[in-house]
Amino acid sequence: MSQSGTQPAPSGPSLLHDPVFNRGSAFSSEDRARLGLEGFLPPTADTLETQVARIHLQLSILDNDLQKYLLLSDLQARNETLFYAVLMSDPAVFMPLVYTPTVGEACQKYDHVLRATRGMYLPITMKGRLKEVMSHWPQRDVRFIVVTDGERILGLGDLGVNGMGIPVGKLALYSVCAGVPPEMTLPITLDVGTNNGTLLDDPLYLGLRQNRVRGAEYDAFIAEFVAAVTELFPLCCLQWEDFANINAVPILERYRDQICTYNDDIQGTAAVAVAGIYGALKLSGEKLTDQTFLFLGGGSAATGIAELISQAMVLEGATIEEARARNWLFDVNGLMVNSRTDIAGFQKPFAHDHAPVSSFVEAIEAIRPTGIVGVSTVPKLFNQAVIEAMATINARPIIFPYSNPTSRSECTAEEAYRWSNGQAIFASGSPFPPVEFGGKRFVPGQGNNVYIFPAMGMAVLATQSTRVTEDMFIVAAKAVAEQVTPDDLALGLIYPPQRDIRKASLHVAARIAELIFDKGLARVPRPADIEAHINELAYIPRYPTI
Ligand SMILES: NC(=O)C1=CN([C@@H]2O[C@H](COP(=O)(O)OP(=O)(O)OC[C@H]3O[C@@H](n4cnc5c(N)ncnc54)[C@H](OP(=O)(O)O)[C@@H]3O)[C@@H](O)[C@H]2O)C=CC1
Ligand SMILES: CC(=O)C(=O)O
Ligand SMILES: [Mg+2]
Repeated sequence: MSQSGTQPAPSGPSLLHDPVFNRGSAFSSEDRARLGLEGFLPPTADTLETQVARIHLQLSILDNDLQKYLLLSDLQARNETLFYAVLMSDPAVFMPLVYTPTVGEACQKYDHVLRATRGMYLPITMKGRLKEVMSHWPQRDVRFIVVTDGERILGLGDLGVNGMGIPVGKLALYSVCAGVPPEMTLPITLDVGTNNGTLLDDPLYLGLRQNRVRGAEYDAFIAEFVAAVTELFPLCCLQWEDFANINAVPILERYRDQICTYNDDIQGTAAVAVAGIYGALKLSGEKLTDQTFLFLGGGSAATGIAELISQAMVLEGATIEEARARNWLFDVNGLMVNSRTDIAGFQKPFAHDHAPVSSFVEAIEAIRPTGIVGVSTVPKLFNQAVIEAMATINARPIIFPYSNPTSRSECTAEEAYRWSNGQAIFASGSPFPPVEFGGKRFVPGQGNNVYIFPAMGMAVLATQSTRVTEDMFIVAAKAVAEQVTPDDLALGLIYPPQRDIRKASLHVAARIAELIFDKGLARVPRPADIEAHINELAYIPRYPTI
């Protein structure tokens, strides 16, 4: 068990195997004498800073990112304080290792590279016993659960229980980016089987060896899980992550008005996209209500973004019908037009009257969007013809290939800048390095819900909010965008720089918290200074007193 925050600290050498209390070489000589550790450690006592420098060195001699991921994962299992100190020493360097893109490769190989386990695995074979099993978790005050059933892990598809890397990585970023105390977080994977034949045939696969359970039995399992969470952890916010849209959409609809919950792929992604659009409009000088968006993909992320853009347009004077009419979806079967018979209920608001169009470039020529958003899971579909078409129609085309990980990105930053002759306003789901083009340096932004979910978490923690509402995501989007400086914009950067993500997230958290208090959703009194209150709550990696 790797998270033991409510347990009394062990003593003697077993302390060195408790990730919460372990300080490794940083135990002072006095503490070593007091705690029965003399003789178990090399004689010189380190500082946390020296330990961080040692991990930097260890990482620098590894030549591939999966190895670095594993080193950091082992560190998290051994010494949590040092793990967070390392990640927070340079978030821009470490986020791509514990999160997208590397976490994608780690999930694909999770059963092969497994070391210490983390979080809870709840197979459907435990149906009827979920509360009892979850009550074994040692922490009583769990405030955030990120839960997946592994069916749509990034753009990599059904990875079964191997998807656990996602809840683990997202929750680490709650702490790194917005200071949510790690002991309040719990990653969970629900195992309802997998339809991934390669995994089912792999002797090393660790999940249930059966196809996915669907329908009433699945829904009952989810209902039992939600009931267990609310009974065991009454202040917990439940974040649904990387479910396939057939489950993600109805689960959110079922629970959003009942408990404190949200779906990051639908709502968090929507907020980061709207933030990016606000940033882009600062560059182009245009109005939101004059924009038209064409999405490649018509799933959870596309419909979530399209709806929040529509809500944001309504705030600027459009009717909801006018706003939705400016958001178009294009999926495997072409442009979503009303005459199609395969359109799901959640896609209907964005299916419009138009003749069928089967090529994306032709759809661009017909719709004349000001921005395209790639949430298709398919790499390279923003090809040269697509980018050139956008650059012909728009002086500053918005190009957002949002699919993760990098191997699924609809285009690279370099391609977008080159094919648009430097006109593109670009952001991608996974990070790309700066690009030199036409004598200019462009710094691509990362349009990723990591700018939203940690901040949402801190806002909920600071207020004990009863709900997560749609307007909280609009406020979050504005709070991200308002931090983009003229210097950032001059580089083409439409999100706050990642090196400053903690500062940015705490600001976003304060803005969301204000709204929570204004709307009467908080369960704690309103502090005089919300930003200061949030800063006081924010976790800082320091060795706990023993
Ligand atoms: N940047 C960020 O912060 C985030 C990025 N994402 C990324 O977005 C992607 C999609 O996620 P999500 O919406 O939840 O997944 P979904 O599975 O719900 O949606 C994918 C959509 O893409 C469509 N699609 C598949 N192949 C093609 C194709 N060749 N051409 C056009 N459309 C296609 C699918 O159609 P059909 O269903 O008919 O197959 C479906 O509508 C993932 O890669 C994910 O990593 C998601 C959340 C956050
Ligand atoms: C970022 C994210 O949530 C996804 O790609 O699914
Ligand atoms: Mg996700």
